[in-house]
Amino acid sequence: MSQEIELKFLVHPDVTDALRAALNALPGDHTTPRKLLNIYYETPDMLLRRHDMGLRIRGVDGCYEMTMKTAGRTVGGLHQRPEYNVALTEPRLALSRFPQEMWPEGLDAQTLEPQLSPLFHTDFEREKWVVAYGKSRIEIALDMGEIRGGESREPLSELELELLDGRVEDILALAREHLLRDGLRQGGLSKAARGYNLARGNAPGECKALSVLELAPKATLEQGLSGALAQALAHWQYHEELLARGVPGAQKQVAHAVALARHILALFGVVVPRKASARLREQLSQFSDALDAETDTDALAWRVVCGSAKLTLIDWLVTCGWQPFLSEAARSKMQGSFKRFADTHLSRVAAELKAAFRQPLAGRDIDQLPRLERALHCAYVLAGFYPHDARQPWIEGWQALARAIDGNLVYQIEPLRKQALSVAPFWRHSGQ
Ligand SMILES: O=P(O)(O)OP(=O)(O)OP(=O)(O)O
Repeated sequence: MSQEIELKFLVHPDVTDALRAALNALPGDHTTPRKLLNIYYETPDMLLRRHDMGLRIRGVDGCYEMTMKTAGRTVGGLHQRPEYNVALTEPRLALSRFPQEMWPEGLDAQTLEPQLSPLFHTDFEREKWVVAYGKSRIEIALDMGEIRGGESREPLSELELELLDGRVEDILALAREHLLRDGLRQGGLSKAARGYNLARGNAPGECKALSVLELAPKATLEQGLSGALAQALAHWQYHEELLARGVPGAQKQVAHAVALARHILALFGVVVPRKASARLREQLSQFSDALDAETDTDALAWRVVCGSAKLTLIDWLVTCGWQPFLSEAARSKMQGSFKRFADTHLSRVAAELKAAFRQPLAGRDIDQLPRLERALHCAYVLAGFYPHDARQPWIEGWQALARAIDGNLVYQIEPLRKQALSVAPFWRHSGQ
């Protein structure tokens, strides 16, 4: 078993040549393009997909390899997955050759193999560079070709940076310093995931609302910070794919994700010094301004201002960029209970809301929206320790008011304001 750590970008056709020139300028070994033919297999009831596994046979220059990628983790466009590779003499499945430990409960080679048939193909030319960067060796692949599933096909044009050995931060730095440009955007989906979508008819996903962060009861403050930022990033990445496909409402959700990330940094600012996140906050705010100003929103996902802010956030998250800035006292707070922090801060959020919405809103209701959205974002991060039914009336009350203000539903604002204020706190607080 090996662990694949890979950063993926989608490449706009307009920038392929410039990108290739940038890659050729890096010191390292270059391999001319080779044709890779890949067949992905699945059962009629999508058993592998349901286990978050992907099975393929790859043919290159008359040699064959069978690969299973198993469930992993994706942070933004950074994928980390265990994978199992077996060399084959012919393009025929031989699942029994995978190690026994690979199979999750309920799946085994003997019963699975007869149920499998090809579902989609990825055929592409791969041009490769291997570079030494920082303390790492990184393989960069430029893949140009297509994905075919059923009657459908779509072009494939990707840049992948894979860590051969070394540190994740070197991949991120290499991408940021030498490759990132207008026309590259991070890819949140593996080729297999795109193939499955294509085989299912390729309808774009639907926009989703931000949800409450759920963490283990014993989570530390640091786990709270990481979990919250990972959630913001996942929301951003998911809706960026939709934005690039022109799905209405996606831009608003990307804006929510970026605002959430900024609000998380402010919320944890009582422990993490501001200078630790100065660069990240600056980039998030530049992207947020670009989101507000841009009319061609589909193109925005391809702009460097987007990629750069997201890469900085991924970097900060995966390298725990706050740690070098923590005092001893802050370090020990970070290992303290997130639940206690959540209770204290829910009380603060509620007090702010009470102060801001104590009086009927006169005229410029919209001015209160950013404050209300910030409070809601904090509640999404902090409320997950309480059962859904306990927290929802409070959250939904303020959500309804936010919607009314946003939609300028003037006759609904006053009753909703009163309603939101009237809901009792659901968290443990000093007044209870
Ligand atoms: O060559 P790999 O293993 O990186 O696989 P791929 O065909 O590029 O697909 P993925 O999107 O899973 O990296």
